[in-house]
Parts: sequence; structure tokens; C-alpha cells
Amino acid sequence: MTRIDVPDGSPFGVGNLPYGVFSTPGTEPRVGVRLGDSVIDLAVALDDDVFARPTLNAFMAQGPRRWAETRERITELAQGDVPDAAVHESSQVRLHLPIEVADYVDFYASEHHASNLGRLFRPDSEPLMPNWKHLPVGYHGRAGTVVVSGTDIVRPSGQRKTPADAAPEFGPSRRLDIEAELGFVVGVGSPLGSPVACEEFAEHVFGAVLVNDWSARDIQAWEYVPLGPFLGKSFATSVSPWVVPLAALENARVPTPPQQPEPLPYLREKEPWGLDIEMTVTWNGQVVSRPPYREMYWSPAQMLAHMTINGASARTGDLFASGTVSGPEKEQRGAFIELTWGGREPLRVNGEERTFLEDGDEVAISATAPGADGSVVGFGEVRGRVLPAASGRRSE
Ligand SMILES: O=C(O)/C=C/C(=O)CC(=O)CC(=O)O
Ligand SMILES: [Ca+2]
Ligand SMILES: [Mg+2]
Repeated sequence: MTRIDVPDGSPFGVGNLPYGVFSTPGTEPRVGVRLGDSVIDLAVALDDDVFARPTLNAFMAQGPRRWAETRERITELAQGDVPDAAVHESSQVRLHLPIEVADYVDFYASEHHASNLGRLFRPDSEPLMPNWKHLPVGYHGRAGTVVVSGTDIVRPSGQRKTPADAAPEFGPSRRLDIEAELGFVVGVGSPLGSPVACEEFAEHVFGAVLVNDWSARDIQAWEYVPLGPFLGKSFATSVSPWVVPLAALENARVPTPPQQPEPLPYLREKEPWGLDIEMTVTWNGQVVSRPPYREMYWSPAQMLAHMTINGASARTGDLFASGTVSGPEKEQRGAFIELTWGGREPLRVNGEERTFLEDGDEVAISATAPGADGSVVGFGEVRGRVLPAASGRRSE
């Protein structure tokens, strides 16, 4: 038996207990829980086959009672002895994509980000579209290209055209960017025709991950009218390997900023689901931004209510991301297009000038939330490195 020692101030203390999928050399991926610098193999520790699977989906589908009961059992384990065979050092395991992603939706819930992008993409219009304060704007993305942190990102190629060009040309994106976001994972779905109310959020949503919605701004700017983002964002979306359960975020819950005009009744929440989460973005190891999640205009409960209000069903494994998290200050912006104001104001990164991503660049996004009694709840990180565009047949 092993007693797991949790270092003081660890972002993975007993108040967090995030779930992930891990493997050790020569073994199959299975569900584990992070505690301090250890990973507990739940199939072994709890003797339950639902954890012997390569994704969290089967466990998530069992619903909030089972989530709560399992969290209680793990909390007890964490404070006592764990069978040796169930304990692995976190530095010795490989982490996999923790969920089989069903549908993927990306919202646009930061007023600061939406206003900045409006100014940059549509300089002759009002920054916010007339619908923006009435509904959480979003679009459906590509579930099959969601990848786990650490996966290399091949620079996408596509059609690029600036307003100055007479015709589009084809080639590797020259304006490859990031978007620092939080993603919410649906555990229990909902049937067709029955919307999920804001108050039902915690009965459906299992937990949260960090998301980097890699974005090719030149491809996006040319293709997006009028149906929205398509190939400029569908080439890869990275998520962090640890899914932080909603229960670990109780102390982080805050009201959203005031919503004026008052939203329609189905978007009014009685219990606040804003979240006081601090995010950090590093570019080649240098901190370039600290986006504050508490500034997000729309809450994740409002996002889920909106996503299903037309009767669309939700499914186990659905991932809906918040949209880029940007605060009011320049150093709180969650995308490089905002930080460099469309590439016009380069950043100095380790002594080098940067506007958009260059081949070999690496970006990591991390986050923490307040836990109980002064503790910190960590999300770990989502990291990715840019590889050169694939060579191959091109119509250049
Ligand atoms: O304003 C636009 O046309 C485009 C905005 C985005 O690229 C943002 C997006 O993907 C949603 C978000 O992350 O906030
Ligand atoms: Ca996005
Ligand atoms: Mg994407």
C-alpha cells in the first residue's frame, strides 16, 4: 500500500482530483485521477471496469450521482492508503485524449475579444453585432480534429486573400494564431426536443478542460463570410489532458459581469456559473498574456441552454468551448491577433519579434482556480508546437 504525499500548495490536491486517460509503456490507455505528482489507476484502485476504458465517456454517461459517489471514494483513498499497483508517477505516464469528442461547438463569449475581433475584421462596422448581447454566438466545429496537449500542429495551407489582392492564392497560412479558451464536457446528454435549462447545467456537464483553438487568420478572413469559421479553424483544436470536475470549481463560481439588456427568460440564470479562473499563455516559454475567465459575458450554463433551446440534443462527449478569453487590458488578450493588433504591433518574445506563429514555436496555456481553504485548483496545461506546412500536391 502507498500513502500519496501531496506537495504543499500542489494544484492537484484532494480538492481537485481531475480525471484523465493514461498509459504506461506496454499497457492500454485507461482512466486515472491526478493527485499531487501521482496518477491513480482507477480500474485497479476502485476495481471497476468502467475505468478500464480508453476514454471517460462510459463513466461520464453514468451521471452526477455516480460522479459524486466516485469523488467521495477517491477523496477517502487519497487520504489513506492506495494499492501499490494503482499508483504511477505522473512524469512516467503518457496522457491521451481523455474523451471521445461527440460534437464540438465553439462560442464567442468574451465581450472584449468579440469587440477586438470586430474592429480588426470589420473596421467599418460596429464592433459588436446587434445579436451579441442577446444570445451566446457560436458555431459548430470539427470534433474529429480535437487533439490532446503535446500533439504537434502542422501549419495549415489554404486560400489566402488580403483586401489588397485581386484574387486568392494558395499556400501555408502566414497568420497562424491561438485562442485561449475553456472547454466544457457534457457527461449526460439530453433527448431531441428537450432543451436543457440553465439550472440543469450541473446535471449534464461533467467538467472543464483548457482549449487552444488554433486559428489561421488569413484563411479565416477570406472564407468566413457569411457562414462563419470553417477551414481556418478546423485543422486542429488542442485540449488539456486533465478534466477538472465541476465539483472542484465550487469555490470559483462568480456571477457574470452585468448583462444589459436583460437576456430572454431561457438565458436568465438563478445560480451563478461565471468562473473566477486565471489563465496564463506562454509563447516559447515567455508569458505573453493572463486572460481572466471571470470577465466572460456569457456563462457556460447559458451556453448549454442556448445550444439546446431549439430542441437539439446533447450527447455524452460533447465539447463546447467558451470562445477566446480576453480581458479589458492589453496583456489579458487570449489571441495573438489581438495582442499584436492584427500584426501591426509585434511582441518581443525572448528577444525576437513575433506577430503570428512561426514554425517551431510552442504555445502553452495553463490555468488555476481558487479551491477550498486557500487551496489552488490547477488545470495543468494545453501545449502545442507548430510544424512546417505539409509538402504535397498544391495548386499554387
Ligand atoms: O469575429 C469574427 O469574425 C471571428 C471571431 C473568431 O475567430 C473567434 C472565434 O473562434 C470564437 C472565439 O474563440 O471567441
Ligand atoms: Ca475560438
Ligand atoms: Mg479549432
